[in-house]
Amino acid sequence: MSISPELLSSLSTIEEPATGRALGELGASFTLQSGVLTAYLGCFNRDWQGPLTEQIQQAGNLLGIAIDRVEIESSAPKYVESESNGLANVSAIIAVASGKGGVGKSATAANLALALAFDGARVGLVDADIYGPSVPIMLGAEGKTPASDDGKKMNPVQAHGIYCNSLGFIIDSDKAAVWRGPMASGALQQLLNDTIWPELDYLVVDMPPGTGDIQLTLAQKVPVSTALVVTTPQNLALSDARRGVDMFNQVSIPVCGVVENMSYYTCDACGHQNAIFGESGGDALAAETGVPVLGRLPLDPNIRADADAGNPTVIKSPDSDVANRYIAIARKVSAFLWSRFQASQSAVPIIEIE
Ligand SMILES: Nc1ncnc2c1ncn2[C@@H]1O[C@H](COP(=O)(O)OP(=O)(O)OP(=O)(O)O)[C@@H](O)[C@H]1O
Repeated sequence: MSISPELLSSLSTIEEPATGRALGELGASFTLQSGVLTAYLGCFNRDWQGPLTEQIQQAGNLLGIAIDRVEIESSAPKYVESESNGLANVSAIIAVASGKGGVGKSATAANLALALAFDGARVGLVDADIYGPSVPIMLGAEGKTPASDDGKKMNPVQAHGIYCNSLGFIIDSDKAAVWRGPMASGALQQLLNDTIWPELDYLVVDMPPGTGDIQLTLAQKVPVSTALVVTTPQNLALSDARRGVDMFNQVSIPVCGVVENMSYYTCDACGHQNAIFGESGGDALAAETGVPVLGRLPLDPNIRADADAGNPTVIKSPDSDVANRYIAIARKVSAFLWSRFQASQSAVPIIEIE
């Protein structure tokens, strides 16, 4: 049985929570067969499935249409061109960048990748931080080597349900530290293109810190779908983050948002929150650049300890406040990519030929 226009228009008005946009506007589609209504979405959000199912059932009830079961199927919109060398199986690439080193970019990239996977997405993580690859340690995969059947292409290493590759698996990181720009950029391209990626919704790329030539070249050579900039809230870091946003603007890569890391510290003894590095820095940056703050993470010794132990907080303590913050950020990135894709599709002018 095909879906009635009344039911379709009612379902199209349901709002996606992260963007507040209607499913119809976002390009969701629905089928109804033998009482099973399937909703096809372009974003992932495990917690929304229950409320969405209820809304769909209600829409059916109001119209007297029997819906015995609701199924929700999500897949990321296909941003990466299928002819992209080595990346044909990847739908969207998310670059995690920072204006300067040590702000928590890698910890954010790893937890973001795991949060996307927690919601049901198929995820890969590439460690492009060639000067200090930390993904192998953070995923508890140190000492593993990507297997190769033909001596040319590598199978990614699997950890915590995601696929990853890092120069840290392949070379001595002390050697990488003295590479010149073109070598570093060549190495990343090889890492991306010579890995046999399975079908992935998202490939998260942990970029090298900074906004110099290397980063610019990488941003241009990799078909990045969106970038996320990680910063700490103090002024100096923020001005670097601003340069990060500018860099992506220069190469026309949309920045989905800023993550303010080490935003505050909660005192163990009294629970008081102290904004050690200053307050509202991310908001000021957002106001200036038009790029929203997607979330704030506390300075929390567990984030470091979990990452060092190879069990990032999203895995180690999935119910914690910190894990929920990463998951909320992941949902915003996922919804951004869906919404942006739909906008870019509708922006294509329709040319009528007489
Ligand atoms: N919010 C946080 N609270 C406590 N520790 C954190 C937090 N975020 C990151 N860390 C820790 O701080 C250290 C630096 O973080 P990370 O390696 O993610 O930074 P980075 O920006 O990727 O650094 P680099 O540019 O050197 O690669 C790590 O030990 C990490 O576990």
